[in-house]
Parts: sequence; structure tokens; C-alpha cells
Amino acid sequence: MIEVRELTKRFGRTVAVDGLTFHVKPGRVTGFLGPNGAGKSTTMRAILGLDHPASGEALVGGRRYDRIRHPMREVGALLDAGAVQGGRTPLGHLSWIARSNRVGRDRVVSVIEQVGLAGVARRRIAGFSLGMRQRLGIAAALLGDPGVLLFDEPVNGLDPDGVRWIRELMRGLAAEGRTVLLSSHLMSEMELTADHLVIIGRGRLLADTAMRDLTGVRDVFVRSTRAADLAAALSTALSTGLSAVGGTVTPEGEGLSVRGLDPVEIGDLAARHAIPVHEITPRAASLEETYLRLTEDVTDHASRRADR
Ligand SMILES: Nc1ncnc2c1ncn2[C@@H]1O[C@H](COP(=O)(O)OP(=O)(O)OP(=O)(O)O)[C@@H](O)[C@H]1O
Repeated sequence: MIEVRELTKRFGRTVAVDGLTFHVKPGRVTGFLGPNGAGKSTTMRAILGLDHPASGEALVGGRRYDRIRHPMREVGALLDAGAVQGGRTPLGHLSWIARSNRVGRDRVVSVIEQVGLAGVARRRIAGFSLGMRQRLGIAAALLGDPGVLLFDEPVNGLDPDGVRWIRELMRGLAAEGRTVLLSSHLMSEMELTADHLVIIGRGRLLADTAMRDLTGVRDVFVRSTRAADLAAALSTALSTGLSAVGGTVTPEGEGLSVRGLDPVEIGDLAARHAIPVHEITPRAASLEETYLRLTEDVTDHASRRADR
């Protein structure tokens, strides 16, 4: 479990994180979203004790990172995959981290295999692609077999095969009961990977919600050869209070986009008016659509400062 409480972090005049509160629970993948400069990396760095907040706190398993006796065994993180000495090999790099954290050598071999780097374990990292460096960074995060994991943009630079691998890895780690916090700008990928979302903008919380609640039914598409008649009947039903306030009927191609009525209500109404209906499809909003709507008012910090 990660608990972020009233966290505020400033860099000079920039408020990177502004009174942010959320919890990341075990057993599920929590996606961490927000526009560039929203404060995601700063929040993750605060959780890992790398940035010190002006106020508030970030706790892992109920403790501040610097109070954890064997941090690597409790929390693992991939923040910046580029920050590795090129002269080392994966085996050398991970063995060095393992030794300085009292983690056994068997774990080194096991994580190298887990991330698919066994074939290059003795090659110099300098020649590695970004995708291979991401895998190495993930191996380092997993080294202590921690229950809490943070990944900042792990999909960066990976090919489609690697992207799928990350998705399965994240879901597998959550299924083992671990707490997984994952940031990414790839909405379609996040939609497939995360169970829960924390969305921030300008350092503040915009949403803390289950994925299925955020991408729930948006509208119902109804196709009919008598779309105009059906539209009239549906509009009457909406205006006489059959549905919640705010229902709409909008022409779309050979049919109608209906909000505020469910497929059963629409089907029953069409039958009562003897209007033929050839399709009734409830449509979900994509994460991208919902995310863009939620964040449309929050520009990055640079433009906010320039506004002042
Ligand atoms: N070390 C620093 N010194 C000064 N300003 C910083 C520093 N680190 C972050 N910031 C600023 O704090 C704000 C939040 O940055 P942060 O990197 O946390 O955002 P982010 O959500 O991770 O963005 P991105 O999606 O672009 O990675 C930005 O305005 C950034 O410029």
C-alpha cells in the first residue's frame, strides 16, 4: 500500500505537487496519468524519498521511505532507465546492487531471466537499446522481490512485443498481490493494463477511480430505417421524464446516438411505436476521450507560470 497525504512539493516558484492525496492499493495495477509537468515523477520521487516535500507525506507500508530498514525488499522502482553506467554488464550492474542491498546472487540470475536479458547478461550496457535498458531497469526494481513497485514510463522505447510483455508483467505482479503504480502517456495501453486510475493535473488530483467507472457507457447507437420517427419518439420520452435529466438524441449516419436511455428502454419504445430497429449498441467512452476531457483545462506548469 502507498499512501500519499496532502503532499506538496515546490521547485522555486513552481508548485510541482499541490496538496495531493491518494492511496495505491495492493492486488491491482494503478495507472498514474497526467499531462506533461503534472507532477507524476515528482510524486514518485517523493514516495521513494528522493524529493523532500514542503508539506504532507508519502508512505510505503505505513512508513516513510527513509524509515524502511531494507527498502529494496519493500519497494522497487524504475524511474529513469537511462541512468546506468554503460561500461557495466547487466550481470555486473545487478550483482553490485544486490551486494549493496544484501540480496542473494540467485535473485540476480532469476530477474535477468525474468526480464529476458539472459542472452546478453555479460554484454556491455553501452550498446543496449532503450528497450533493453528498460528491461534492465525493471530487473533492478524486481531484485529485492518487493511488494510495492513504481514504474515511470516503462513502455518508453519498447517495440510491440515489449509493450505486451510489460502489460503481462504488470498484471502478473498485481495478481501476486503486489502494489503496482504505473505512469504512461499511452492511453490505449493503459486501458488494457490498469484496473484503477489516479489522474492529476497541475499537481492536483483530478480523478481517483476504477477504470470501468471512467470508461463506462457513453451512449447507445440505434440504427433504423425510420430514424427520424424514432428520434421524435425518443425525444418525447426524454422530455416526459423517462430518463434522468440531460438525455439527448442526435442523428448519426443511418441512425441515432442516444444518451440518457438504456438499450431496453430504447427497444421497448421502438416496439410500442412499431418502428423497425436493426441495431442497438451501447458504446463505451475510450480512456483517451475521457482523459482528454478531464485534463482539457490543465495546461503544464511552464505555460501557467508564463501566464502570471
Ligand atoms: N528538479 C527540478 N527542478 C525544477 N523544477 C522541477 C524539477 N523537477 C520537476 N520540476 C517541475 O515540476 C513540475 C512537475 O514535473 P514532473 O516531472 O513531476 O511532471 P510529470 O507529470 O512527471 O511530467 P512528464 O509527463 O512530462 O514526465 C514541472 O513543472 C517540472 O518542470
